[in-house]
Amino acid sequence: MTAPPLLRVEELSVRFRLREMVVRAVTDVSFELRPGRLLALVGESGCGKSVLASTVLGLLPGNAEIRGSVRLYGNSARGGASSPSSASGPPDGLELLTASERTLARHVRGRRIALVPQSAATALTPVRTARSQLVETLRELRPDIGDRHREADRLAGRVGLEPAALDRYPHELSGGMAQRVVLALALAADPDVIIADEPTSGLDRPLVERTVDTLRELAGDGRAVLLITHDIAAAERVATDLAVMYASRIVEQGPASEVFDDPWHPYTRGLLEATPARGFRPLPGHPPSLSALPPGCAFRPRCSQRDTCTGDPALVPVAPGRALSCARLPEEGRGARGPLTGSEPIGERSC
Ligand SMILES: Nc1ncnc2c1ncn2[C@@H]1O[C@H](COP(=O)(O)OP(=O)(O)OP(=O)(O)O)[C@@H](O)[C@H]1O
Repeated sequence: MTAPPLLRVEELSVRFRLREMVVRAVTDVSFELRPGRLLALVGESGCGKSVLASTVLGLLPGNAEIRGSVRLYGNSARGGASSPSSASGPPDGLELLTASERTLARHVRGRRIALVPQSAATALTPVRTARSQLVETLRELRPDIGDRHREADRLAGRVGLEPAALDRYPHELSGGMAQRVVLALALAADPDVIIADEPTSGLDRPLVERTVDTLRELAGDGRAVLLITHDIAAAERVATDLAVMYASRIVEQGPASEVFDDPWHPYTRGLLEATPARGFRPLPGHPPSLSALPPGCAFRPRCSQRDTCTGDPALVPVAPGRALSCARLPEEGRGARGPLTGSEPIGERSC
């Protein structure tokens, strides 16, 4: 049986109004994060992945205009003091987009939803040891804990770090160790949802794999994880679900193994073919500026099917658990499924 979602994002759009332009950073994005699952959100630089994460956490600047819904639900699978349905907390199904800053700060950020930021090195305070930062975070988020040093050691162990490493200053930590400290900080309040925004940038392959494996384990503990990454191989290694973002929209979504085995959107195919494991063929062209998005499908100028395509890019379900934003739907999507290559027949979507 599928567990109910911890986070439900519906029809989310974000734009930034600047003096001379409007940047459409996120357009009509919908997805759910469920306990035990790791959703990887992949896409080229600048497509809106980080803005999406900041929106969920209520961290956007004042010039952002937001539409849609982001709701946070309790985790009946894990229970826990930080459940939003607990007597002192906000209601189950809390709408994060309209929640007050006080509610977000007291009940959500770091407590229910933790962020693992892009750069571990800059996330840590340089003049204090990792332990002192972890103990202070525990004091703030878990005042009930008596022996914070012991809890800090436990958290270090949970993320694969020798407790002795906590006594180092950030400049004495390797990139991988710093990343682990940041993960331990994210776990301090035992959050139900973890958003990891490019947590592996700058790490070598073994450390990338260790880091994403840890995230997968954390999902396995009954949390929901959103992994934002450029690293398709890392996503393929650990994701249970995949969302592919292009020019502010999710263009393909579904169970990770299905999308990796049989990508339907021409952009997804291009992204996968650009990986070393699948031929290393770079995707031609560049994404459009989010301040000058073309009408209709933003991928069209780069798409091999552009000469025969006329459709609009709304994301629609095309098979159980799978959704696609492409007016040219693979024949396989209508019923019988099979491997798709770029040259196979495609048909107009009927919706
Ligand atoms: N405060 C802001 N004001 C105006 N535009 C912004 C603001 N923040 C982000 N943007 C724009 O929103 C778009 C999406 O940015 P975002 O950082 O989400 O991309 P990304 O997919 O996470 O890229 P990367 O993978 O390189 O981090 C970019 O065009 C960016 O310049």
